[in-house]
Amino acid sequence: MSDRSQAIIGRNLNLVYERPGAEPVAALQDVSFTIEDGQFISLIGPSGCGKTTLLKIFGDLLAPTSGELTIGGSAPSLLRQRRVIGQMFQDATLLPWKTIGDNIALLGDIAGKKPTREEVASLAEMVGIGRFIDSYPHELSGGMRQRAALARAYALKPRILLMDEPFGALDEITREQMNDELVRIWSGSRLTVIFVTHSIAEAAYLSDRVFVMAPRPGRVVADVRIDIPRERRAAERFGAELTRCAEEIHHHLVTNMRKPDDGHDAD
Ligand SMILES: Nc1ncnc2c1ncn2[C@@H]1O[C@H](COP(=O)(O)OP(=O)(O)OP(=O)(O)O)[C@@H](O)[C@H]1O
Repeated sequence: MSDRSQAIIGRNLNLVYERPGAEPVAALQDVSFTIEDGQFISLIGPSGCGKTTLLKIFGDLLAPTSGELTIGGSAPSLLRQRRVIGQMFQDATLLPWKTIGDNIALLGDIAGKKPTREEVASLAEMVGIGRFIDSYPHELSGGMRQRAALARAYALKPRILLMDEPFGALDEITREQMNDELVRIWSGSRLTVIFVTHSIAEAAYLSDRVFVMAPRPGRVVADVRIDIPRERRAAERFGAELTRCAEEIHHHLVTNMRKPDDGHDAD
């Protein structure tokens, strides 16, 4: 398998959660896609539509009940062993007793890709927190902690980055700044990114493609292509083209929100 070719193919992915004494939950039903190497994909949809479940399948934290996911022709478990999948969550989950520099180095250390002091410094610079390398997490704002989490994920030198609402807890302006930072950093590396968000504007601004998902059963109802040149500037966020894409995403979300006879209560 070439390290350069990491197309992700999902074929008829189904995932059913079984719980004793409870109705099985069809968290994902017949989800199929091909994601080209280096694409930025967002998953958007209402609560309970299976976004996190799908992300966990990408990260080999869950196996589908049926169907198959391959990354560059291999099962995700192999990729996980090779440590080419990085992850970032809504909470930065930094270790409070370690400095920012040591936190950035942490996963690389564990994965046997121990970054040098210079590499850590350069990662911290890359995400704009070079001055805080010897600070502790409590000394940083939420946005800066997420920058450290991004640097920590990059220290693994991943080919695929899984991001579960990484900026969901930030205020709107900080979130926009983080979006711009992510675009800048991602443009220099072109990893494949799978990004879960509840924000239509964020999904449109960041992505090559937006998978719109709907619940009960969880499924992908639209694959919206954002065919706008990658050199997107912050000022274009509210421009006509991105607004049109946002409207298309919104349309798919609203029309697939709920079927009248779905027989389930809201979450
Ligand atoms: N461990 C579990 N056991 C049983 N049901 C689960 C489990 N995890 C998730 N579910 C159910 O599966 C469905 C999909 O959940 P999932 O967390 O993937 O959705 P989501 O789109 O990420 O939601 P949110 O936006 O709220 O995070 C939901 O109905 C949820 O209640």
